[in-house]
Order: sequence, then C-alpha cells, then structure tokens
Amino acid sequence: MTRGHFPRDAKLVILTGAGVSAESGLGTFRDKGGVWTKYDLAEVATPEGFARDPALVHGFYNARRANAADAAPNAAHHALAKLQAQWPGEVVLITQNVDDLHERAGSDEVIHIHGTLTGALCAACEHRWPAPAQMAPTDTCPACGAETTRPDIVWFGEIPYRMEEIAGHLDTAEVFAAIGTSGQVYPAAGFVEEAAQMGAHTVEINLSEEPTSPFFQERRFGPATAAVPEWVA
Ligand SMILES: CC(C)NC(=O)[C@H](Cc1c[nH]c2ccccc12)NC(=O)[C@H](CCCC/N=C(/NCCC(=O)O)S[C@H]1O[C@H](COP(=O)(O)OP(=O)(O)OC[C@H]2O[C@@H](n3cnc4c(N)ncnc43)[C@H](O)[C@@H]2O)[C@@H](O)[C@H]1O)NC(=O)OCc1ccccc1
Repeated sequence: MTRGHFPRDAKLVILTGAGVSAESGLGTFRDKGGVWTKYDLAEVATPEGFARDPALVHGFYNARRANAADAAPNAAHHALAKLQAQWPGEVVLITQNVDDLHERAGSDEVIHIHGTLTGALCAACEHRWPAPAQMAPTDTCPACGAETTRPDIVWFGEIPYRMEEIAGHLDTAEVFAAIGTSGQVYPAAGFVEEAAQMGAHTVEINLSEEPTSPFFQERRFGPATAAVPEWVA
C-alpha cells in the first residue's frame, strides 16, 4: 500500500461489491450475463415482488444460497482478511455482497449493508435466525410462529442496514477504498463523495473504468485477485 498518502495507522474504510466475488464463481449483477440480465430485479429483489410471489423470490435466493455455499473465498477476500488482522490502524469492511466469502476468508467484522444469504428474518416480529438451505413461504418464525419469513436481504426501496454506524465511519475515514463495485446503487454509490468531503484519500480497485471513477484520487484496474493483494502488499 503506497504509504505516501496517509499515516501508517490510518483509518481504512473499505466497500466491496460483486466484483470481489466474481472470481469465486458468483456472478455480478450488471456485467454481461449478470444476475439482473437473467432476472427481473422488480420481481425478485423488491418487497412488492415478494408480496406478489414469495415462492419465486425464495427460489431465487435458495439458488444463490446454494451457489455461495459451493463457492470458496479468493485471493482478494484473503488479502482483505489479512489487512484487517495486520494493519496497525482501524480497518472497517463494508460489503454490498450478500455472500459470506469475506467471513470464510477470516474477516471477523464485516458490515453487510444489503443483508446476508445466511440469514432469515421474520417480517412480523423482526426476529432473525440462520437461514435453512431451502426457504419456503410456509416456513414459520421460531419466535412468533407467524408465516412471514423472508431472506434477511435488503431489497430495492428498503433502507440499508447499519447506515448510522457507516455514516460515522465515513466521517472519520483517512482512506476510503471501493473494490469491485459499479457504483450504480445508492446509498453505497455515494459513500466515496461523503468520505472525500471529510478529507479521505480515495482509492478505486475495479476491472475497468466506471461512471463513478472520476470521484477517486487513485484508480487501480485489474482483476480483484491480483489488484487487491498488490494494493495491500
Ligand atoms: C439501481 C439503482 C439506480 N437503484 C438504487 O440505487 C435504489 C434507489 C435509489 C435510492 N437512492 C437513489 C438515488 C439515485 C437513484 C436511485 C436511487 N436504491 C435502493 O433502493 C436502496 C437499497 C439498495 C439495496 C438493494 N439490494 C441489493 N442487493 C441485495 C439484493 C440481492 O443481492 O439480491 S443491491 C445489489 O446491487 C449492488 C451493487 O452492485 P455491484 O456490487 O456494484 O455489482 P455490479 O454487478 O453492478 O458491478 C460489479 C462491478 O465489479 C466489477 N468486476 C467484475 N469482475 C471483477 C473482477 N474479477 N475484479 C474486480 N472487479 C470486477 C465490474 O467491472 C463492476 O464494476 C450489489 O451489491 C447488490 O447488493 N434503498 C434506498 O435507497 O432506501 C432509501 C434510503 C437510503 C438511505 C437512507 C435511508 C433510506
């Protein structure tokens, strides 16, 4: 990590997107052959879609849960876990991804702003529990018994998780890095501007240029499994 820009124990805030899990075989969303080219986002990733057809939505997430379970963390996940363990300053890892590959690479604290495939949520009492491999509309909540269980995922139109905590980290970040994200989904896409306004050094690591690339002071293009270990080294 080129030290010039910040102190040895700087506070690092890192945001990851689907690109960091692409080389683990988990499709991204907006690239060629991406998830949103195969599925209609409004049908499978909105509360309205779930109300209309919960079986369709559970089927979509059951398939993604199975894919994620069969996948393995890659060199980018491992490099970030090593950075969290060894960097003298604070490292905050925020992910838009709903897979658990960061944790399986050894990252102990990961803020899942869009939820997780491994979690189930009761829409009635907000109880949370580990998701079974296959979820179905007839599943009942172990706490209140209601038949209102859903994947613990933040859908479009819903408020992302832990936003206050994240706002605090963006205000105090000395380095903000975005890795493998197209910067098209808000509020996450706006984090770079918030961090830059507070004086953070901003770094983009991505396969190629994105509309938000001009917001970053430092840009590193290449596959995450090469570019992230290089940046961390
Ligand atoms: C599409 C977009 C225009 N719509 C939105 O942003 C909406 C609406 C909206 C709100 N504010 C706005 C302002 C302007 C315009 C629109 C809005 N946002 C919302 O609805 C959000 C909720 C959004 C969350 C939706 N849920 C997801 N995921 C869970 C589901 C699921 O996963 O099924 S978002 C979904 O997209 C996220 C972003 O996608 P990326 O990760 O960036 O993936 P993508 O495919 O796009 O890009 C991949 C990148 O990787 C790169 N890459 C590929 N391979 C590699 C490689 N090998 N190495 C490195 N890089 C690589 C590619 O080049 C590319 O750049 C994903 O992470 C994924 O989580 N809620 C909200 O705003 O509530 C109110 C609010 C807000 C704040 C405070 C209070 C209230």
